[in-house]
Amino acid sequence: MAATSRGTTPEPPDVRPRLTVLSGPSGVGKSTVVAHMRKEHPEVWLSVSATTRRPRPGEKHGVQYFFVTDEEMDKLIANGELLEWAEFAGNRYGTPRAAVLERLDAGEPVLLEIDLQGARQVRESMTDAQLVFLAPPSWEELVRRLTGRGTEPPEVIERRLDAAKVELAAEPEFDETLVNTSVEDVARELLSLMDVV
Ligand SMILES: Nc1nc2c(ncn2[C@@H]2O[C@H](COP(=O)(O)OP(=O)(O)O)[C@@H](O)[C@H]2O)c(=O)[nH]1
Ligand SMILES: Nc1ncnc2c1ncn2[C@@H]1O[C@H](COP(=O)(O)OP(=O)(O)O)[C@@H](O)[C@H]1O
Repeated sequence: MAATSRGTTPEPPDVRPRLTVLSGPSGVGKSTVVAHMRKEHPEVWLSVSATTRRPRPGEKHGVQYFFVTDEEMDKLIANGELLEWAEFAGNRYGTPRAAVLERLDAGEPVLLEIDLQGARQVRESMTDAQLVFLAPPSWEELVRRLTGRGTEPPEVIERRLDAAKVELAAEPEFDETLVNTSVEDVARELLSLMDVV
């Protein structure tokens, strides 16, 4: 059902989009899939997380992430400004709460691209959220993608592959699994799960 333009009429609850969470091991292709999806469907609102990780070449503050200091992250956490947060491979990452709630209230499809620990926290705090796991076609292909991306030194890749083993084992906790063989196919399936197409 399409939303009406009558500003004073509240939307019936069954058309309010569910929050969707996309998780999966580092290097599986989450950013690639999301970028592809949003090129054709910019109406999907992607939360921009805060992180203490350093920007990669080409990453911009406020676009891929809000790049913050340890002290700034401490404050965000202490002030309850994050919907969820986690430490991943030596850095902290968190979802600013207010923007997510605003967009959901406005009836927009909202996507979080976050790690397993964050997905578990969202499951606790927003019980109607839909949790989607992005899986690699094989372990070898995951290693190939993470190494081939060329953005991390070998010791960081090792940490991320250790985390990947834990994340792959948690796949049954998710509502849906999509295997990232084809970016186009996965992007379409994700749009369909989000009721965008
Ligand atoms: N819990 C949580 N995880 C996040 C958040 N933002 C990003 N992540 C996750 O942190 C992990 C590392 O992200 P990043 O350093 O950008 O590396 P990449 O995902 O491998 O490109 C990934 O699993 C992201 O999904 C967040 O706000 N909260
Ligand atoms: N379906 C796919 N087939 C082949 N390579 C892919 C596919 N999806 C992503 N990649 C490549 O894998 C690497 C990691 O993708 P990325 O989107 O950065 O992963 P993530 O955000 O999950 O860490 C990138 O070099 C990307 O171009």
